[in-house]
Amino acid sequence: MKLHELIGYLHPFVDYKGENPEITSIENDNRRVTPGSLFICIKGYTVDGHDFAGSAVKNGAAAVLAERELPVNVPVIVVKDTVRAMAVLADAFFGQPSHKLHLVGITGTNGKTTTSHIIEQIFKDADQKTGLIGTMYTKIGEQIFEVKNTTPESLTLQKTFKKMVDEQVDTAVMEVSSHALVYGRVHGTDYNVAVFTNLTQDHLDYHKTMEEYRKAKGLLFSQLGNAFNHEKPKFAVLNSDDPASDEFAMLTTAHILTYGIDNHADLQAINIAMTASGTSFDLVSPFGVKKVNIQLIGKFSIYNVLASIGAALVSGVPLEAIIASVEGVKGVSGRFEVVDAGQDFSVIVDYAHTPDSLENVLKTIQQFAQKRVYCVVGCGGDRDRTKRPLMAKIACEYSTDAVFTSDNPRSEDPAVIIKDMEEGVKGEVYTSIIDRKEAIQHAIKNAKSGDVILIAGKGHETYQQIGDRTFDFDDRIVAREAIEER
Ligand SMILES: CC(=O)N[C@H]1[C@@H](OP(=O)(O)OP(=O)(O)OC[C@H]2O[C@@H](n3ccc(=O)[nH]c3=O)[C@H](O)[C@@H]2O)O[C@H](CO)[C@@H](O)[C@@H]1O[C@H](C)C(=O)N[C@@H](C)C(=O)N[C@H](CCC(=O)O)C(=O)O
Ligand SMILES: Nc1ncnc2c1ncn2[C@@H]1O[C@H](COP(=O)(O)OP(=O)(O)OP(=O)(O)O)[C@@H](O)[C@H]1O
Ligand SMILES: N[C@H](CCC[C@H](N)C(=O)O)C(=O)O
Ligand SMILES: [Mg+2]
Repeated sequence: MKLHELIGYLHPFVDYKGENPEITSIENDNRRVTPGSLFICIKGYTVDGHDFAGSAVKNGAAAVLAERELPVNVPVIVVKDTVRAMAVLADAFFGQPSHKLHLVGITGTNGKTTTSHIIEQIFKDADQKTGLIGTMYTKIGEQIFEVKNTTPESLTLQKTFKKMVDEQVDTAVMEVSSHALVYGRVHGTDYNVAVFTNLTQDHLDYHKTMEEYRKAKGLLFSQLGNAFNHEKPKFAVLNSDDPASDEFAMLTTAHILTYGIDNHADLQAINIAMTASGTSFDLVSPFGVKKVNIQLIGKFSIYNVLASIGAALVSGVPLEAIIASVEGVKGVSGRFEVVDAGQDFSVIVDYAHTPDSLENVLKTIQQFAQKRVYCVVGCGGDRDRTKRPLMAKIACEYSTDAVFTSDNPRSEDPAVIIKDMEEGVKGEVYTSIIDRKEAIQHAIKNAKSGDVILIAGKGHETYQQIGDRTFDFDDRIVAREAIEER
């Protein structure tokens, strides 16, 4: 695409009439620039991309998009906000790929990864080629690509959509983090369905208040657009048991489908029966009442399944087929994953890293635990500090043996993180062991027949970040080895 055509997509007041080279790619990292690239300078949290413009030009950049004039010998187009402009250009350069996919976006504090995988399974079973973007990876069909963020920045995102279109993906499902919504990473993305899981405390280091956090999540719904697109109708799938849903309903002109357990909803689970190996419920739906037997446990799992049923239903998948698919779902890696090495006690690895998710998981365990419940848990460094005492309190309240340890301490002192946790449990009995491996070994050494050990916080993660180093660490492997050593 020629530079003039590309710039034509920007704000009409951006006045550029200079050279008109062919733009072969758009990059915001000088190290990825190749001859003919347009280099976009982004002021980041760590460094300022404007400082890399010279190097980008050396690598062959044909033009630079920046927030100020720069001393380089290729055209520099100046805009007020390069992050915003990047979303517009990425969408245009890759041919508006999100419009060519059936796209489901999921936001909420907990359950996004789980729900996205259940939805992916439903569409796969409906013989569609699927794409998935989220915390664990990006997936196109069965191909897996590593990711850094749950929701990538606009350039990577649109490039990924384009790849999905090229590979004939029918439906793509993606997690939309609150950070992404605030940073405009999904600006211009044309969703067909926006799903809300729930809103509870997390990320207050970034959003400061729950109100700001709620507003961030609401952006997914307000950005569903105001036009009634009768050929490609838009849908919001909302949790009727979460008070934030009323506000999100107001923010969108899309058709709304609600799901819930406690409050009346279009899709409501009633007569719930839970065992240690699964859950059954009656699904009240616009198409009558249907019996559903899932292999997942916990009330939170029912919410994830209901949200998934909703997203698939408004996408045109028949209800009977949807139910057959969700009944086949075995679970998602690192979410309530059982480690079974033949031991006579249960070990569960789960990604609960927020107060609400920890409480849900421990309450679920309480429903079938007959003896002691160990809870090995830590809190991530460089993240919301205010959730630390709350998570510690929940660990003590809903388990018999709380073991506080490190999660990913990142740049923080692990001992200080544990101190922050301990602030929430003054006068209670707990054990603190900084080394996560030792903490897991401690629980496993002490467990007796019939006990349950929950290892929370890192789920599918295969690493531990301490300082600026990343070590191999997988709760499931560490637990298995400790069991075998017993
Ligand atoms: C705070 C934050 O969101 N940071 C994101 C941001 O990084 P940054 O601002 O530090 O970027 P930077 O390193 O300063 O670079 C600025 C610019 O210079 C460029 N650069 C940089 C170095 C260089 O040598 N050359 C160069 O050109 C970079 O490409 C970039 O364009 O831009 C990066 C690239 O898009 C992101 O990967 C990074 O996410 C970091 C890893 C992060 O931890 N983000 C968290 C807070 C986050 O976004 N989490 C959410 C939610 C998680 C959940 O609850 O599920 C998520 O969606 O992941
Ligand atoms: N609907 C839910 N409500 C509350 N807690 C949930 C729900 N679903 C899952 N959880 C708990 O939250 C943990 C994380 O789930 P999941 O990875 O699906 O969430 P996420 O929203 O993708 O998280 P992240 O923001 O870190 O990517 C699970 O391991 C489980 O403990
Ligand atoms: N997406 C979440 C994941 C947290 C996982 C936990 N293991 C941690 O490192 O804090 C975050 O970045 O806050
Ligand atoms: Mg996730």
